[in-house]
Amino acid sequence: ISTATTLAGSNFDNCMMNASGVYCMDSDELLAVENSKAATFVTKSGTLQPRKGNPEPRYFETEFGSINSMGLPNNGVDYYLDFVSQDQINHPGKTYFLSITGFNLAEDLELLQKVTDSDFAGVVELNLSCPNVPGKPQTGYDFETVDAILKAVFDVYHKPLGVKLPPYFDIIHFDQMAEILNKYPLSYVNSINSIGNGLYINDDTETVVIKPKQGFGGIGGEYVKPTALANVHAFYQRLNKDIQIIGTGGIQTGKDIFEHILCGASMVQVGTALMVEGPVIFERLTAELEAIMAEKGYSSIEDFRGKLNYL
Ligand SMILES: CC(C)(C)CCc1c(C(=O)O)[nH]c(=O)[nH]c1=O
Repeated sequence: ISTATTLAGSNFDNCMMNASGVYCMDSDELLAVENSKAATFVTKSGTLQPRKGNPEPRYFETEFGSINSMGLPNNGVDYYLDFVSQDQINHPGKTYFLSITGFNLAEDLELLQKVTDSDFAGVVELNLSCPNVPGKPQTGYDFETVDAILKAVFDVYHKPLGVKLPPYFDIIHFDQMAEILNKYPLSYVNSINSIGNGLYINDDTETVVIKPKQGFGGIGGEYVKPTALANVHAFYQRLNKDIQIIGTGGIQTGKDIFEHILCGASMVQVGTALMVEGPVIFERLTAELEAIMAEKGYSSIEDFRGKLNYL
């Protein structure tokens, strides 16, 4: 039995990794994921300059998941490029993911130029949940802007690149986004980012639990699995088959990974549960997924990937 996968032209000896933003802020965290059973890692979304992010508390775990308004704290793209370029030397042939996010198109292109000028030989993940011009929704919900960004990006960048997408909730939005995404030579789409602007309340103190944005924040964990699975499958149904899918959202067990793969995912990313359990989680997840595959008589994830049945 193998949980190996191929994504963005690279082979991975299993199909699981961290989600950007979790266990990927600095070299200690990235090395912890590197030295775990995860197949690879993705960095925290790097920006042109380092960022402190929002005031704390900015992350909170609840019974069914998490809420965060981190505000994009990160060490800057140069830090992550230096780290991964060195890591590639220590692990020749291994493929890593670098997440980036600009605050406008010019910044996205400047970030990609830095990647081009570096020794980075992995896969770029462009975070489209990034903020947009004031008065407009996040980029991932501004379809014309997504189209313009991808056109400009693929005019200048010709190495493996995927996009991290926010969740969509309307079938027409799946149709409209897929129509745009299918125009471009994307290696993959990664669905989903956190469900934006949720609110969690401490009933005893009658207070929100995070400081930024009057307590509003992105929701992750068990709360989001149905939405994550729907987004993975909706894009699997609609995208050219050469655009693969990374499934992110609500993964706590091997069963959750099995469901993401059944919906069409070629790789999965773990966020909230990784934050809770630490990188050792990848040992449990691997064992659980392999047990399910053995029980069902599958020897590889391609035996069941995308093969969700309808009634
Ligand atoms: C929400 C943004 C700050 C615009 C992007 C970074 C990000 C954050 C964050 O750094 O607050 N949290 C998430 O759950 N997803 C993200 O993509």
